[in-house]
Amino acid sequence: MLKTIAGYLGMNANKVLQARRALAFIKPHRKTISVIMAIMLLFRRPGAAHLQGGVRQARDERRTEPASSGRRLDHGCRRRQGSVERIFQLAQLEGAAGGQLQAPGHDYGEAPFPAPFLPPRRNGGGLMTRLNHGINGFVTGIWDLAFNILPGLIYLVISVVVMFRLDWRLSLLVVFFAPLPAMIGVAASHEQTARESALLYRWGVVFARFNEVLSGIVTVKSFAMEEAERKRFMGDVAEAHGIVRKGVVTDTKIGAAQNLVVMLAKTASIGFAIYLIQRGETTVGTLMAFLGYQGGLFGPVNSLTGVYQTLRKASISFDIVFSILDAEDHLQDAPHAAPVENVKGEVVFSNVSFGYSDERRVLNGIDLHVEPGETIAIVGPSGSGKTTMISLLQRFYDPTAGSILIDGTDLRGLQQRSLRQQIGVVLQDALVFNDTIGNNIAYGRPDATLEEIEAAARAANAHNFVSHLPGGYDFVVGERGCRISVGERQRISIARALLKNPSLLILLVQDALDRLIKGRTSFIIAHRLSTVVGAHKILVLKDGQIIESDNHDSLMKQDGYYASLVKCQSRGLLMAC
Ligand SMILES: Nc1ncnc2c1ncn2[C@@H]1O[C@H](COP(=O)(O)OP(=O)(O)OP(=O)(O)O)[C@@H](O)[C@H]1O
Repeated sequence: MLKTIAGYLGMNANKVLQARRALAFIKPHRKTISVIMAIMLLFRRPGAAHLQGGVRQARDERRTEPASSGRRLDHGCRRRQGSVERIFQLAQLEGAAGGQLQAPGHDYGEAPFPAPFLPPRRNGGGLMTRLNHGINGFVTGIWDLAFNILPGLIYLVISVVVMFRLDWRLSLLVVFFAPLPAMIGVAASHEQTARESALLYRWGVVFARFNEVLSGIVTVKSFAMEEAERKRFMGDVAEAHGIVRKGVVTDTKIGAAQNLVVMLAKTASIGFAIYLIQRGETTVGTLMAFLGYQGGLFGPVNSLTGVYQTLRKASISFDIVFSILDAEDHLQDAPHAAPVENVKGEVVFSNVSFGYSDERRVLNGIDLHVEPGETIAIVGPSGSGKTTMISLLQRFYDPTAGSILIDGTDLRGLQQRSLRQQIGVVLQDALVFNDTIGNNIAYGRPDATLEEIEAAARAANAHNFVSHLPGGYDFVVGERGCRISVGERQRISIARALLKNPSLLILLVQDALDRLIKGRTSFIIAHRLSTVVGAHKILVLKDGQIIESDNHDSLMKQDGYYASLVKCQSRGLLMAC
């Protein structure tokens, strides 16, 4: 049935599939929706009863009252129905359908986020704009589908029946005009859909840049680029507004054409009615009543046309929402993936190769054996593949060739979520949320007690500064931790990693805390020599290959690339050489 309807609406197989997936979101709420639809129909019943009363009144009293009172009642019903719709829309449907899309526990929501320290493929601001718009359009589409089509059809039928009961000849004339506004609306919907798409793309671009500028405001200010960015933003917004303005003009023309048809229908029916009155075949009262109910025909026709247009726009939202959900879904757990428990910490890279695209390999034949509790430092020039190795270890990507094993099990046979629960990550640019220090430390373990949080903070040398802050662990750090220093942010992220008590540790920091790495298999990408010297093994990566691998003393004795790095900068940063 869906296919047949879709065929009439000019939708292809992909759109049908999307519609099916969209309907799956409202399926769990079908009972609530049915109840609300019944309530809405109930609210409108007085209007329908009034229609019949109006017919009698017109015939018996031959007065002009019903038209205006019909409009009054209809307005009252609309108001009541509007409030029911609104309450439901706000309280239920947005929360349900939108919430389902956003809920982390939902199938689609479980998709992994992109690797945190790899450049994301899409800018967050643009993505959020598209997603937000997509979900709104999605909910509006589902809303229209559920609540406007059926009532629209019912009131269309009622209006036609009432009009034919008033005068079948006048009705035939009006019915001739009735499809015209709908045809105009359908013809216009193609341009409206294209416009919606263009507008969405534009806003995506605007907010992607806006997001970048806001998060990099220090760089913008230090290069005195505020004015240039402001101009750029205003230019982009003006471009988007240009599309909106053009759209308003087009929509106004379309509305005017539809109104013209309604006016023509009215004029034609008045002319024809005057002719019939002169011949004594109808009355003035019938004509007045008829004109009132004529609106009851064109109203539903217009609203059904509106539904069609909304659905076409919603199909763009479906495109956006599903493309985002599907894009995030690329690394699924294998059907029989095992949970990761009691990790000892043995890590093996076996002939691992990887490339972000087919054209270029970033890692080539990496072999590595790490015993539980060992500390591995990875050094090498910028772009040599250090971060990529770490991303593969967290299974943000799968190797193109070879395999990575933890305690003898291939990562592809493990549940991703439980794998990441065993891995603690401390980044150079630590991410803290606009929340209390306590909540930030407990991020990976929301069930942690205050005592545990404090113990972790003490171990990370954070307790001292936290206790001097107003409110201590209840101090809110501001957006991206703007109310505390970079070093303090890093201490919080170290405390967070300690509280999680992971079996594997990944550190991308200047200094690795001995307390943190002790007894854990640790991977360090550090730019400071002092951090690297104590490692059990130092991997030297160059052009995606391990060219040297040993401890500091042995590598120095070999007098190879690592030794040249150290000599080049015995006191400074390794990567500067
Ligand atoms: N998401 C990505 N998509 C495409 N290419 C990428 C992506 N991330 C990294 N690369 C490329 O892969 C190569 C290795 O990058 P990687 O980040 O692993 O290097 P790195 O050794 O950690 O560098 P650095 O020390 O500068 O952080 C680089 O040439 C980089 O341009």
